[in-house]
Amino acid sequence: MKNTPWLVIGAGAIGLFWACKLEKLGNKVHLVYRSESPGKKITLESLTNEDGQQKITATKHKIKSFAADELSEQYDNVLLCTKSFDLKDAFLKVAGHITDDANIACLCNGIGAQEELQSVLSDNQTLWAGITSEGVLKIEANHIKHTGLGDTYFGEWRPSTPAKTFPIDSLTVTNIRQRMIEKLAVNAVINPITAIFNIHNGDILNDEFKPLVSATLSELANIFSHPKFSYAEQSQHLTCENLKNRVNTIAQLTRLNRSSMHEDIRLQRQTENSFISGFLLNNSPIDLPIQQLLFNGIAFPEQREETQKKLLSIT
Ligand SMILES: NC(=O)C1=CN([C@@H]2O[C@H](COP(=O)(O)OP(=O)(O)OC[C@H]3O[C@@H](n4cnc5c(N)ncnc54)[C@H](OP(=O)(O)O)[C@@H]3O)[C@@H](O)[C@H]2O)C=CC1
Ligand SMILES: CC(C)(CO)C(=O)C(=O)O
Repeated sequence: MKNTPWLVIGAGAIGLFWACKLEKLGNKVHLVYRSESPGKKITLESLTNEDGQQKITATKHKIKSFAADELSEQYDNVLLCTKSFDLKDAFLKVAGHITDDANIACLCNGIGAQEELQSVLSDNQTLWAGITSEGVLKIEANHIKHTGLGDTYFGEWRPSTPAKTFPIDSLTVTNIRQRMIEKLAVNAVINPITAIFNIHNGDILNDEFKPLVSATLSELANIFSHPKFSYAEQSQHLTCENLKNRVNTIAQLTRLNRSSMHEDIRLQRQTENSFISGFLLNNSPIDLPIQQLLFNGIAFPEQREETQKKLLSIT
């Protein structure tokens, strides 16, 4: 592989964070923005864990930013950091600048956009699906804050033999689909409930929401154990108890945060609903009345009040 710069696409919270991180790892990085240029220097307020104490340090990173039509080089390593609904189009805007054997990685929530992206790649390009539990907030066009320490993993979307290694070796996993379905399960509970009821993540643990959360988890456990579910091989371990532990832990750890879907609804932005609840509804071999209500509560704002009542009447 040639030593060309990494191309990071999307100057949102995660894109800026990864542009800085890749630069810190010693790589040359070019960043593609859509509406607002972050300029030449990005400030990263990072969170580190030293001797059990979390510390914040601000660093400045020189990164070259481009609009897609300003690119002139060819790239071997690409990291797409858009929301799932923008993924394929964002790639297509720069596709002419990506080499025929490039590593193309993406880091978006939900499932479905990865296959859309795979469908426009050439046979020798490798798609690396990624997930991250880092928390990052964009404060200004050129300023981000690391709000939660987490992990990031990449795995081949279509596993090859012998298995390939991601350009950053330590981030490679062989079971990315399992990790993605685990993350999707958490997002399918916390995101729509917090967005529909306008509450912080920790509030879903309150007594008022216990019957709803419990019914949502049990419906999810039914899909995940169903032999005809398209991810059955990767989801058998997600029993009701296992899901409850995962959701409770994340809700507790992020109790004062707003979920990304809650924030999208609050700011009247497009949500990733179709790639979270929508993915489950489209791929489930059984009816999912609760997930359908959650999907509708997000997709149809005019039904939200009615949906809230229905969801709270679940026993
Ligand atoms: N932030 C976080 O802490 C976490 C985020 N995630 C996931 O990571 C993904 C990215 O999240 P986040 O960074 O917060 O989202 P943002 O909305 O902050 O950033 C997405 C960026 O992608 C840009 N974009 C969209 N289309 C294009 C395009 N064609 N060319 C160039 N840029 C484009 C958008 O540009 P524009 O400014 O024009 O809209 C926007 O700046 C999401 O799927 C999210 O769910 C996962 C875990 C944590
Ligand atoms: C884990 C969680 C729920 C944290 O807010 C998240 O991934 C999101 O908001 O999309």
